[in-house]
Amino acid sequence: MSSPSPHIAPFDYVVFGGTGDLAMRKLLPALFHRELDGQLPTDGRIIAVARGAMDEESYRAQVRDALDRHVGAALTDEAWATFARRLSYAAVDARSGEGWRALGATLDQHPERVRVFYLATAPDLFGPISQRLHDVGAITARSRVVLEKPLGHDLASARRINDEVGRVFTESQIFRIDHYLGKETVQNLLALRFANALFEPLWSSAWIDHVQITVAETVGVENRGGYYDGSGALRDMVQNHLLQLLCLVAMAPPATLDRDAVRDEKLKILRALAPIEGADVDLLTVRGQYRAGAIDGQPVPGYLSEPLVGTESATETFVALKTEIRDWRWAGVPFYLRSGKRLGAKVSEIVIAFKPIPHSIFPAAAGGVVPNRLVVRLQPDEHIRLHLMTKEPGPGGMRLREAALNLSFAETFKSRFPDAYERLLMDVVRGNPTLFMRRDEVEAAWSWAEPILDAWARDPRRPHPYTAGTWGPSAAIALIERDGRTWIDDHDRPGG
Ligand SMILES: NC(=O)C1=CN([C@@H]2O[C@H](COP(=O)(O)OP(=O)(O)OC[C@H]3O[C@@H](n4cnc5c(N)ncnc54)[C@H](OP(=O)(O)O)[C@@H]3O)[C@@H](O)[C@H]2O)C=CC1
Ligand SMILES: O=C1O[C@H](COP(=O)(O)O)[C@@H](O)[C@H](O)[C@H]1O
Repeated sequence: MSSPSPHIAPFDYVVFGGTGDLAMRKLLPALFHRELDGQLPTDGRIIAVARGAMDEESYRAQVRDALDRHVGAALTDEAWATFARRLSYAAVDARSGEGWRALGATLDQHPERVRVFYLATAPDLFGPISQRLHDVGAITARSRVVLEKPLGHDLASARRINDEVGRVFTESQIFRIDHYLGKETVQNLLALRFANALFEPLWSSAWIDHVQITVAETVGVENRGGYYDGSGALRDMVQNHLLQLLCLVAMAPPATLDRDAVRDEKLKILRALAPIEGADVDLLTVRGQYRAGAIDGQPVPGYLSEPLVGTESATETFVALKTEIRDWRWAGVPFYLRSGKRLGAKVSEIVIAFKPIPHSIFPAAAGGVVPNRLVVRLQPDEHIRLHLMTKEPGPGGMRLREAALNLSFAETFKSRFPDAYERLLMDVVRGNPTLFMRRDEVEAAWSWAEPILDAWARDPRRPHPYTAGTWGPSAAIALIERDGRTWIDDHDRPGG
């Protein structure tokens, strides 16, 4: 085990949906890694909650199996023995009264501890679970509740859930998670922008031509077709993760790293986003749906053949759009966003494309001067690259070539990159909501996304088809090429 990280108070972590995919794939492995790092206090229990009847030993066996798959070699018998002692299981039905008294009694054993209620269930259970927790007297001053995304399906349902949860928890107790904010490289955006003097003077329409944000996945909808088919890429990825990335790129420098200083600045950006509505939806957005194709040389089925997906479904698995921020800093700078499943590579990248030089002193024979760009690779092969023009070495005149200053995180830091959930789960115990979304942010994001969703719902045309393993429909290329620009796929370049 490595050296302990900052102190974490004794806690009871109650995971509703503790047998589900998210708990097994992400939450329990994240807690286990914190165990390995010696960060969890001896007095820390993890209480999984779901409806199924199950004894503690069977639950532990399920978790062990999940850790085998998702943690790998780090799962030693010694570490597992320590972790397993923390685990218990409670059969509770969020909708009926079943199991609540027993859960309340378990929590009453340690009223002084920080209590985290992590709601890894469908969002329509957030209100009922909160109310039941209140009714059994489980909510103490040191309690917090974590709400998984999606927070609702639209603005009205998000407001309803926020109201329901807000009836029994104060806003400072509510942690709306967006796991992208816990990614190391996303937090690094804050360091890049606000711990370096270099970029801020250039960070505006005076020097930046446009911004691209790409979050591409090779996976399909896997076993989540039931959820995804009612959701689609705009709700699943853009309304939350991509807009949060856009906010971190575009926000003004907050005065401090304080919870509200950062969130206030993000909110200003969300509220300044140019609405996309009416005829603009057709002009500024593209939705796609994958057809059968190949990923890494292996054939994969089309979206309509995925389990739990309607055979006629018009749900989009790909979105590309162009938006703008209406403020002094960004007026006239397009932000191009795209995200999709079954694309050519798993890559999340932000490209800041700078303007061309105003005047070239170099002869045509030197070769063209390509505008600079700053590429922040969020995953995989995390890095920050600043692409610059340089002189090609050697005699025989001036020949210009593009080359990159490359800050590779793996090479620079040589340490394991913790998963986003590791940081966020500990921030909840610490009571630090800076990297979580405030109610007004979530609602502002829905207000912006809703007119697009409404227009698509009214549109009888189907999403553009694209072959799995490609980069989305050709209409997405046209969207940016109409402006005389092109998607910059840094990962396609040598060393990219
Ligand atoms: N999986 C993922 O990668 C991600 C998931 N999310 C979100 O997290 C949430 C959970 O997702 P996921 O784990 O995939 O879903 P699953 O369907 O795999 O798990 C749902 C969990 O909730 C429990 N549950 C369902 N109904 C009740 C009830 N009435 N009372 C108590 N427990 C109940 C289930 O157990 P049982 O049936 O035994 O009650 C199960 O443990 C969803 O909102 C999802 O959108 C967000 C980001 C990523
Ligand atoms: O929230 C979600 O994110 C994942 C992608 O997350 P990543 O950390 O692997 O980039 C996405 O697959 C899923 O559909 C969505 O709900």
